[in-house]
Amino acid sequence: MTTTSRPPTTSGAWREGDPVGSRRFVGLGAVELERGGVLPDVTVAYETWGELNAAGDNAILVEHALTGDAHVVGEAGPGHPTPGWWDGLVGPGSPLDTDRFFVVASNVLGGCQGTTGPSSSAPDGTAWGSRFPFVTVRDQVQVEALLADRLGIERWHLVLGGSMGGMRALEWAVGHPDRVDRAVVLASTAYATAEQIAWCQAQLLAIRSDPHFRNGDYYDQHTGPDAGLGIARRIAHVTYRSELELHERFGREPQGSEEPLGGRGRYAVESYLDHHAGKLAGRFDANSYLVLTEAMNSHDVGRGRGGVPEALRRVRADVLVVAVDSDRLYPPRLSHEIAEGIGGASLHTVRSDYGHDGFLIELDQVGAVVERVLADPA
Ligand SMILES: CC(=O)SCCNC(=O)CCNC(=O)[C@H](O)C(C)(C)COP(=O)(O)OP(=O)(O)OC[C@H]1O[C@@H](n2cnc3c(N)ncnc32)[C@H](O)[C@@H]1OP(=O)(O)O
Ligand SMILES: N[C@@H](CCO)C(=O)O
Repeated sequence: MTTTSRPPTTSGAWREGDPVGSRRFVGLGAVELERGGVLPDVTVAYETWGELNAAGDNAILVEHALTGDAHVVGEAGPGHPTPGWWDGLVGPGSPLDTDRFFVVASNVLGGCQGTTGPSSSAPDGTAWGSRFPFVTVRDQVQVEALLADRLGIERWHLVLGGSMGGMRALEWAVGHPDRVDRAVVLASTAYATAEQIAWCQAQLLAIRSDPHFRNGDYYDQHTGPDAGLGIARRIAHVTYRSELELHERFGREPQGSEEPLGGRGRYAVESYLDHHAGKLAGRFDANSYLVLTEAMNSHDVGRGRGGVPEALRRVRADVLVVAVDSDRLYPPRLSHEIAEGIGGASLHTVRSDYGHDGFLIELDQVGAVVERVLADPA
């Protein structure tokens, strides 16, 4: 059985603005795409915390990374709250203080957690699958701008995100300079590099080579391309961590009583990657993984704008660029390039042994820089 989630994006099971769990949904109508074509009936799933003030000037947009979603923090209250991916960062008295700010997070266009993506229903009532169009980071930001319009937010007090979320935060600052007062771009880049595209190629091929992929039209099948998605996650996950962390954590240890030396058993690090592969296949749609990966590959703030330096000169927001010192996927030089290209931008380096995932793990350091940015008048 495929584990692909089928969000209620066009099923009619939701009413605009009404919460479904912690999510709300908004229908944005047809959206024209940068590379051509129109996506009819785009739905966006989002969550909010805090209240928009009367002046409408306290809104903060949190941008998730590749496999994240709108669920930035778990629900408060009794029961078994579903954890969020940046728990501790949003709430009363937290760095993104909901006593002061209206915090918004939405699932990205092409995703699989409620916003229109390849697993959503096309107008003919069947899943888009292979027919889902190519979308870019700019398309994703355009959809977020439409969401902001619908929420009555003219300008963001702050837009922040890491990795793919940092791409969108930067694209907001470049593409909508009059709508962003501050931006924090973590562990990200102004353009996808050759090496990032190269790592992504292996991941795209892993999914497309899975016999259960069926050119992307697998939703009515018993089994989806979970194996291919798992291989993609294994490749990606190694790039998200550091060599030192993997060495110190796993070394050459076998997994439990398994015998990796000729007995077909696994090393502990292999078991760890198997675990992350299975976990992602259980919560993420392979087609969304492809669409979002290709969107990340499309990322280049300079495209059609006279190049990256020219594009960065458009930014009017106060920008803090945050590098993770051990990040080998988005190495600090890429953060330096952004900071140098934006007049007056600041640069901060997070100290972490974890590599790229440091922007998700080093919450104290990330929280401190966010507090610093919010303390500064724009
Ligand atoms: C609520 C949610 O699901 S969040 C959903 C949204 N997800 C996202 O936004 C993606 C962002 N998150 C991530 O990418 C990752 O979860 C991260 C970066 C936060 C994980 O970082 P860390 O906290 O360092 O987790 P780490 O990489 O150490 O993995 C821990 C897991 O590996 C497992 N593990 C550790 N060693 C081994 C081993 N030898 N064999 C098998 N499994 C192992 C642990 O049991 C643990 O399992 P669990 O997560 O199911 O409890
Ligand atoms: N671990 C993160 C890394 C991507 O930047 C994710 O899965 O979204």
